[in-house]
Amino acid sequence: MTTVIPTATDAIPSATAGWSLPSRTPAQVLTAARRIVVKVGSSLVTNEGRGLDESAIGQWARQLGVLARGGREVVMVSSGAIAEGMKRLGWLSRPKELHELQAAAAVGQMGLAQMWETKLRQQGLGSAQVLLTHADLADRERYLNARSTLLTLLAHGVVPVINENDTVVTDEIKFGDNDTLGALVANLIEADLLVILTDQRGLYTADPRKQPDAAFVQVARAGDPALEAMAGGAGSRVGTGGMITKILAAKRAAGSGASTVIAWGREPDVLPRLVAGEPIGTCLVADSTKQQARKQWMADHLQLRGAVTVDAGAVAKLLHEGKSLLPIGMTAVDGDFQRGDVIAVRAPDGREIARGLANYAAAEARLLCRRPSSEIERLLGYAAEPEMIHRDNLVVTAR
Ligand SMILES: Nc1ncnc2c1ncn2[C@@H]1O[C@H](COP(=O)(O)OP(=O)(O)O)[C@@H](O)[C@H]1O
Ligand SMILES: N[C@@H](CCC(=O)OP(=O)(O)O)C(=O)O
Repeated sequence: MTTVIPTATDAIPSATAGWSLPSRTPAQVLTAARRIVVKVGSSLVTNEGRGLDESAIGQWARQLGVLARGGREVVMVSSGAIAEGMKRLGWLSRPKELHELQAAAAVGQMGLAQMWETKLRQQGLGSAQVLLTHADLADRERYLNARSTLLTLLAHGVVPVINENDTVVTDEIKFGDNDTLGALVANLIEADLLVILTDQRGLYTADPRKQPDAAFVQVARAGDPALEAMAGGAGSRVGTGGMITKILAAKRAAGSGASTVIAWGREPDVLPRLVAGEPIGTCLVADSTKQQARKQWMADHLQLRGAVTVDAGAVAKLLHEGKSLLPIGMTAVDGDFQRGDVIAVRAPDGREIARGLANYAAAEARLLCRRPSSEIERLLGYAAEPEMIHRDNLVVTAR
């Protein structure tokens, strides 16, 4: 193993270095994390391109097992398909042509998925391969479908192992790096924490490969612009994004209330120690909580595509019990919205009480008014979800 852990200067106080401290401490954020996305980079997964690092993958799988048995939901975003594919194809340098990169990814992904499956199974964990493209998350309907699938896997105790669907993406739709993909997945499933495991201890005030005396950043506010100036590009032969994509991923994850830790992937027991509250690596704390972030997101969607009116019973369930909106409580549907659009929920007197993402289009919702969820399949010919708006996708706007 050639990874060098730089002996950079110890952490320096943020006040003197120009970045601000967050309102919550890393320990508070880490111990409260229930749903966690862990991203591990190509250089670690493939031992800097030498081939899948079986023992390292085994170690992370073991740690995921500890987290899962402790009641945490875990999602793995694993890079390494292209690096492993190159190794299997005997290519010594990274090809420039997109179709060659895609071919390498197709070859490498086989081994990557197989290795994760084997190692997670040894921990008694089921696993599922999920390959995503940007288009899957940009399209509202596919976004909701991807979300439902991932949440269903988590509900069944299965660990989704995610990578970009490299073989079908084109330049325009590429996430480009799995740090961004990790953040988008954190947004998608409203994770509490994104852990980015890499070949450095975390963020330094400059790339430690170039400036060995750079200082270590222990904690900062996710999205603080001062961080972007410190972060450089990839350091290893096989990594793609470098530190800048990790900093931007933390900013993006914070958009849905998830904090981010950037840590060395070979730190012993890094994951269990983190969730026990130990401040390992760089902790980039999100300013707002998940609920605040969701509210903000809904508030930003000023253009409501429609509305449903609900009866007094449903008003009480939404306002006082934090429940989902079921079709049986709906009395009328206005507008022409699609699945995934933000719609208003109105009380019988017409007052808006909540907003949320519709699971069914307006035409379907009209058929579902006052009907029990058990009839959805008979009425529509299929059933996406039993709720019209799931409580996770709903914010109360009036009390
Ligand atoms: N400010 C910085 N602090 C730490 N690492 C940095 C910084 N700027 C650039 N880097 C580089 O980013 C690299 C990690 O990113 P990358 O090579 O893409 O890894 P991964 O495969 O884990 O995503 C480090 O090896 C380091 O050389
Ligand atoms: N989807 C690509 C990963 C690209 C990538 O972001 O790599 P890295 O910067 O090492 O996380 C692969 O599996 O090779």
